[in-house]
Amino acid sequence: MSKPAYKRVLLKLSGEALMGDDAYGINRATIERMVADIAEVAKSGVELAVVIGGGNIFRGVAPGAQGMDRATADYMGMLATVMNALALADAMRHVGIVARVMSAIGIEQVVEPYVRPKALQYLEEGKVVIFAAGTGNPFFTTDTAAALRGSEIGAEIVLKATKVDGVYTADPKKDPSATRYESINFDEAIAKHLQVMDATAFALCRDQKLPIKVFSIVKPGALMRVVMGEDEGTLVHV
Ligand SMILES: Nc1ncnc2c1ncn2[C@@H]1O[C@H](COP(=O)(O)OP(=O)(O)O)[C@@H](O)[C@H]1O
Ligand SMILES: O=c1ccn([C@@H]2O[C@H](COP(=O)(O)OP(=O)(O)O)[C@@H](O)[C@H]2O)c(=O)[nH]1
Repeated sequence: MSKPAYKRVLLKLSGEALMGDDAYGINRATIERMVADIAEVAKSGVELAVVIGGGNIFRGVAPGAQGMDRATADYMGMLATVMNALALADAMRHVGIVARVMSAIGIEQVVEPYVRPKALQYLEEGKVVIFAAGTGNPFFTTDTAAALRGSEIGAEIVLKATKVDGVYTADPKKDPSATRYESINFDEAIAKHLQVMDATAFALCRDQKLPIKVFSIVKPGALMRVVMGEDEGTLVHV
């Protein structure tokens, strides 16, 4: 059997993807399917850290947050990612994966705080580390948290699992004539305002020379193909 292309990766899981076809919240079948994909990767020996989003529960820029102080709404968004992280860790436990949740904001009775050396230790022990609460700061996104934690743990690549199967010339949900890039460099992605990730996340990855692979979370087997270095999704590179 061929070997994985990476030793350590940072997987960004969209919060919204956890909804499946539901209107909000966590869809059981969806989370189980995602965890089955993750289990395959974990068993291949790749060290895996996960940043989970929160858009399925709360988004700081959502209509429900209208009129709210932005920072307050963002803290609610970060707390939503903690709920998703707990659900994800629990679903992992069911299939025999040992996972540890680490939070960027202090809520010690619920999850342990993020401490970088501890996270590195868990990864070396073969545990999956789930980073919750984004960067711990309002006005940021979990994509930026993925870029930040990916850089901190020395991941070779950020794998962004999302609703679309790559980076397109325009938002494919709005423009059906948009075409997918096989690869694109950071400067071009930023200059063209491609919204698949926010500019802060792109810029941090660019400066750290940390490539990003954007691929579909709903396509069966896509995560494993990405990890094996096969042709899948879009590579964003320096
Ligand atoms: N140029 C683009 N290429 C691909 N997707 C894009 C592009 N511009 C906007 N998008 C949209 O970005 C979305 C992914 O970003 P985001 O909503 O932050 O997802 P996530 O919940 O995975 O973090 C896609 O569902 C897609 O509709
Ligand atoms: O470092 C962070 C990460 C997240 N958030 C808040 O948490 C919400 C959920 O995160 P995100 O939208 O990135 O999740 P996803 O798109 O993956 O579902 C965001 O809208 C923000 O309100 C934040 O304030 N700081």
